[in-house]
Amino acid sequence: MELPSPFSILSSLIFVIFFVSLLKKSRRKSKSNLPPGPRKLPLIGNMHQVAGKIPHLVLRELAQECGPLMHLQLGEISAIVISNPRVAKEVLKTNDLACADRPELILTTIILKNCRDIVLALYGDYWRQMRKICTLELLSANKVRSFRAIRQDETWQLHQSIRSSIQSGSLVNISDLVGKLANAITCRSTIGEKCKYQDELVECVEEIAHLGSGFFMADMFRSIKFLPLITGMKPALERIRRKLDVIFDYIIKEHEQKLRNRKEGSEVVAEEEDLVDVLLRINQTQRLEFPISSNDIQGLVLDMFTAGTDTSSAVLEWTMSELMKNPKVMKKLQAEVREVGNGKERIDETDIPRMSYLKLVVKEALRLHAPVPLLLPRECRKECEIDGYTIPVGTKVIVNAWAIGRDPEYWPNADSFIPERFENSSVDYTGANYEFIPFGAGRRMCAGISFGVATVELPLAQLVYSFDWKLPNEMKPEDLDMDETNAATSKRKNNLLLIATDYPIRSVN
Ligand code: HEM
Repeated sequence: MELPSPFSILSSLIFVIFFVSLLKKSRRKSKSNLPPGPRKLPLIGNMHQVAGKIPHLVLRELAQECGPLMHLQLGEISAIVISNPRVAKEVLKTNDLACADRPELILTTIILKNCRDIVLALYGDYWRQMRKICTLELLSANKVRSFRAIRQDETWQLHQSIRSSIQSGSLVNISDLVGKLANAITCRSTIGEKCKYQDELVECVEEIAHLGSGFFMADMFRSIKFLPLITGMKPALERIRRKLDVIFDYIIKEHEQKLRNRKEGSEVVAEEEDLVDVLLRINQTQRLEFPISSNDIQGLVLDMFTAGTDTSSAVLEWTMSELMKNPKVMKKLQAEVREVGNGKERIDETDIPRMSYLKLVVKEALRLHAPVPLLLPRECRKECEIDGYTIPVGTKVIVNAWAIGRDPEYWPNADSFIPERFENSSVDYTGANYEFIPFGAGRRMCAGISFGVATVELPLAQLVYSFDWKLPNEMKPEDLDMDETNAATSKRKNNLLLIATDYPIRSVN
């Protein structure tokens, strides 16, 4: 009798393993009770419906057909998408703990290879410790207040740039200016007054924000190990990683030197401490369960930049766009700010609490233009029941905060910019009202709300206080485009270019 060759034994074995795993998969499938979703193609699932499109827009369209809780297969990633406040509450409140992880991305594995952060960290003891440090120290109300002088100074520099545009007769590029403002405020608050690598760091952060959307092919087929290489994602991320090593080596050494130079026992002046100083001090003076290494400081600083700059500048950009489209709202806002400012040259942050309409305007802009339209993705760490469906461990959870903010069942005239809708209403963005979640909700909600809102309110007040604004080329308000970029942060596709004129500031009383 002829014995089978090793090759035929091996191929039979592979066939058996393949068959058994298919059988297992189909058994698992037949038991699964996943929500409905659009029809899936073999292998790619629903990727063709999302690829190349603006995710929050296309996901809302799909949800209109499939329902507020739908299942998508994005290559190898099984995901659920939540598109209304009722289901959002089930995820972010009832099942908050079960859905508190973040999915691992190619970006995380390369950029955060040697360090830990908060934004993308898995739920666990380290994340809990760092979140506590954020709440009590880094991003506490006191710490945010201590950066007031930085915000006022940068707002005044913004004012000066606009004045020089007026003098040279050129258009004001609002998009560009508010981007620079948010970067400068974050840079000075986080790593200090003068950092010789500021521009390089901002560049790296922009690339990271782009590659971190999670909608890249390499992230959807994690088992194909060579994909990140042939798509160019891995080399791009490794290049950024190398640049960051040089930048952070300099930043940390400079801060450690500053800490050593401080006289022992001398009191810490909050206004003089940037966030890296705070982290080094905490590490030195408190007995932390998980000491923060200088590598971890990289992760945290990157968080502040990626989470805090584009988001705040996007709110400013969209708010100014909406004000240009809604001249009556602009007039009402200017009247309020000019009354409170009452003839002085600069708006002070202490004036802001008296500007109640300004606060409504910012809220309305956040409702219509959630800067992180799909929040940050979560991942199911424990099987859970949502809206009667069983969501398995490992499922990616996407909450369409943008669609929720425009849900016509909850918001009359949902697509119109009407700040008055928030007047005498207790609805707020602090995570208790699931129809309005631009900062998310639950355990993983934004840790920098006060920082973000402070970065928006003062510059906005100064912009509408000192200047009157017009669209260029006799453009009518209704003709201003509101097209968006295809990125994790929703920004204008086209820069907002405006004509500014000096407003003759005078005392109202
Ligand atoms: C208007 C500006 C901002 C908006 C709209 C915003 C929005 C968000 C959103 C939607 C999330 C994810 C929430 C979730 O997954 O449920 C988030 C997370 C986060 N944000 Fe913000 N953010 C802003 C400004 C900032 C600033 C200025 C900082 C810090 C300087 C910051 C720090 C963080 C951190 C650390 C997280 C991660 C929280 C965690 O995973 O535990 N954010 N932000």
